[in-house]
Amino acid sequence: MNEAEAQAWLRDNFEIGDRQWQKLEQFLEILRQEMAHQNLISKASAEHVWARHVVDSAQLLLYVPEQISSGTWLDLGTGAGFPGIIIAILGGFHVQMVESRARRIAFLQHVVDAIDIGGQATVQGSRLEVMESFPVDVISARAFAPLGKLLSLSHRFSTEKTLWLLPKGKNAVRELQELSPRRRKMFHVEQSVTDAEAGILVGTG
Ligand SMILES: C[S@@+](CC[C@H](N)C(=O)[O-])C[C@H]1O[C@@H](n2cnc3c(N)ncnc32)[C@H](O)[C@@H]1O
Repeated sequence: MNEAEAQAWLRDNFEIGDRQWQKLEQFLEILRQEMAHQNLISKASAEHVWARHVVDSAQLLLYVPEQISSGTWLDLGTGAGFPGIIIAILGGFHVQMVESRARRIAFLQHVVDAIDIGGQATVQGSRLEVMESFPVDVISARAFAPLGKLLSLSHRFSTEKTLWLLPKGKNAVRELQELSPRRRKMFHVEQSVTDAEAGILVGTG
């Protein structure tokens, strides 16, 4: 998928208003500028940011059932803003973005303020381990931690209805197989639209 195809894919799959599109572009411009000061995404992927990061994040919304499409979403290790910022712009959720590194926290807060998404997104600037538990509708984590560790750290935010959306790249199936049978049966694997070899673990519980 090239950059033009990525933008076309977004327009085909979501109803994106002018204001939302503007926010996406503003966010990417702030990200590009910040890349001079901190290493937020790889230099190679920066040239394909719509395909490698925006579509890769936005596709998670395709797995959200209608009935929870305006709930609370916890994004673990949001880093450069993926998927948290994209979900906040395109989805109807309130997104809590957890990030522990000070410069990334400042970057995320600047993005939230600059593109005016404070009503849809909050930056939780701390380690996940020290956050108080609260129940959420959706948990996402992209390049955050190996699956077993990820679940151990975050299951206290889940209920039996929580939807898990975990882009796991080429390791999706292997990481799933390493889970205990009880946890394994929570998930199935969906193919990523940005990379046929990459999997997204979609689960409930
Ligand atoms: C590899 S980056 C991925 C960033 C983003 N999700 C993406 O896909 O581009 C992982 C991020 O998780 C953050 N992180 C790692 N462990 C954390 C923890 N225990 N609590 C909060 N944030 C954490 C790191 O600071 C880093 O920004």
